[in-house]
Amino acid sequence: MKNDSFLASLKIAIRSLFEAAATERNFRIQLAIAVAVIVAGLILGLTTIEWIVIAICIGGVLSAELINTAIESVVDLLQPEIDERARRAKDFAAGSVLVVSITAAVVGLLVFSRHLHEWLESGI
Ligand SMILES: Nc1ncnc2c1ncn2[C@@H]1O[C@H](COP(=O)(O)OP(=O)(O)OP(=O)(O)O)[C@@H](O)[C@H]1O
Repeated sequence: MKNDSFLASLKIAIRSLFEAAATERNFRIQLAIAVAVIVAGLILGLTTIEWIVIAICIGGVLSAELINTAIESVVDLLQPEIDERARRAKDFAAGSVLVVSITAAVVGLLVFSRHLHEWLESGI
């Protein structure tokens, strides 16, 4: 089952995003948050550097969630029975999503707090 073209590989990767959105609740929640952040960024007028930082955060969270889902699938395939190593693999994968999500939340807070403050000030 080897793909010999770059386009075929790209198609599979894109299809996986739709599959994750259809089947993975956490991925859907993260996508919804990403859309909300992008809309808020457009409304508040982020600078280029702020968009770069926000894009890295969004990409990092979504990517970590996909890797977490992939690890869960591999663990379920290789070790469907209760096993300490399986638990560690799943828990550490979930932990990595948490780390990048907290980082993204802190970055988002720092980026948006200034804009929100300015926006509220200008409305008074
Ligand atoms: N084979 C196993 N052996 C031991 N513990 C397991 C095993 N499978 C799952 N667990 C424990 O149950 C937790 C939840 O596993 P599960 O596969 O249900 O992930 P999940 O809740 O669907 O994750 P997510 O919400 O990210 O999709 C794991 O983090 C782990 O602590």
